[in-house]
Amino acid sequence: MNAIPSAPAIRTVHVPLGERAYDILIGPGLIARAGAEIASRLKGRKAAVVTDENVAPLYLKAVVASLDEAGIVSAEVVLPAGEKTKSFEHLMRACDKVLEARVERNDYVMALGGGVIGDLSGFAAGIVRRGVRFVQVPTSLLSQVDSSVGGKTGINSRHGKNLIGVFHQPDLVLADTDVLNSLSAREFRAGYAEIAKYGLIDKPDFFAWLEANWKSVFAGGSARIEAIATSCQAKADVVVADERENGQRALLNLGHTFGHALEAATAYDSSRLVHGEGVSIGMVLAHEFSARMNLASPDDARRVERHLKEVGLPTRMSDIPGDLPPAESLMDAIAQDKKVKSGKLTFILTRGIGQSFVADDVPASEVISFLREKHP
Ligand SMILES: NC(=O)c1ccc[n+]([C@@H]2O[C@H](COP(=O)([O-])OP(=O)(O)OC[C@H]3O[C@@H](n4cnc5c(N)ncnc54)[C@H](O)[C@@H]3O)[C@@H](O)[C@H]2O)c1
Ligand SMILES: O=C(O)C(=O)C[C@@H](O)[C@H](O)[C@H](O)COP(=O)(O)O
Ligand SMILES: [Zn+2]
Repeated sequence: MNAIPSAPAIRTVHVPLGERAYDILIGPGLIARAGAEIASRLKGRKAAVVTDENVAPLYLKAVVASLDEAGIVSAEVVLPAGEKTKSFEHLMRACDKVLEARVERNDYVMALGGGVIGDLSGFAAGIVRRGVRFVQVPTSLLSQVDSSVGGKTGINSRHGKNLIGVFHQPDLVLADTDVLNSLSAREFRAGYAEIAKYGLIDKPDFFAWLEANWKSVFAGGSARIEAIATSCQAKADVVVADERENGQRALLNLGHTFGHALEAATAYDSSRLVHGEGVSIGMVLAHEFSARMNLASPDDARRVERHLKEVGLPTRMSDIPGDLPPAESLMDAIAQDKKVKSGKLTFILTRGIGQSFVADDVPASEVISFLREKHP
């Protein structure tokens, strides 16, 4: 095995989950070092690299070369890009390829791509041979700050978003920040929505920092790496305290109950709405709904909307191109949310910027009236 070349400035966030503990490495040049990093930490010498049709021409060759150099044999699975790939059809394809490549339990599936590839291939890793090892190489901003961390994996169902899946933690996350240079401006903004989410959950100072420094985060360099590392640390802290979402992990769902309903309402059509955009609109709705319930000041909702709008994110249902189904259909999607308990709705609401909380038993009548007001 080759020695690991000298490391550039790499940030490490450790996720202390006992026997499922792992590191998140963040910084430039990690794709070229992927094989060496993996070989020095994991036993397996075989990998199935799952990626999508946009990412493959950009980074697959470099990843395979780096694995090869470290003595790791790899097979490639290239799936179509976009949310519609989170389906049984593509899950079966990925599982089949992993088995065909004779990936054993100590070998691993590698996700090279955004959250779609991460969620789908993590699910495949969780169920093939009842669990093989899993390495995340997230390539979108959203996947670097959120989906590659925490072990939620899955696919969508005709009944709703992420309704089929398992918890399966990665063994290593390699977030190469250089690859963000090829991401579209729209996808970069979508990932930024999940960064802002951490400030809105319980880090008001981080939200204020983002308001002041977002242009530097978008420009790249140290502010961007700082925002990614802060986000990963924030997510790791929540996941370690409640790995399987029995309580406070649900805070990471801020904006998602509305957002997921909107994604389902647009039939997961990326030309109309992508996940981070749904979260942006959902976070504004969650703040407005909290104000309507007299829990927070309407000024907070206005402040959230001002910032998300400033960076170029959609903040209103009317920002979504095309028609949306009526409020009653959105309610049907909300009723399928995984946080529903004994038929009662759970929402992440807020008392102000950075003061989110898990609200069980939110009256459906209030939600439907609110949705009718917002989407007459
Ligand atoms: N598991 C979790 O905890 C978690 C958290 C947040 C989101 N998610 C899921 O993640 C998905 C959204 O992830 P996403 O926003 O990364 O979407 P995505 O995977 O569809 O990636 C966005 C687009 O960017 C392209 N792309 C990715 N990296 C690129 C790069 N470096 N250069 C050029 N193009 C690149 C992709 O091909 C795709 O077209 C949703 O399905 C969402 O439900 C999961
Ligand atoms: O990791 C979590 O927990 C999250 O809620 C992170 C979210 O950003 C992510 O979109 C997640 O997939 C939503 O989870 P779900 O359980 O509502 O499907
Ligand atoms: Zn999300």
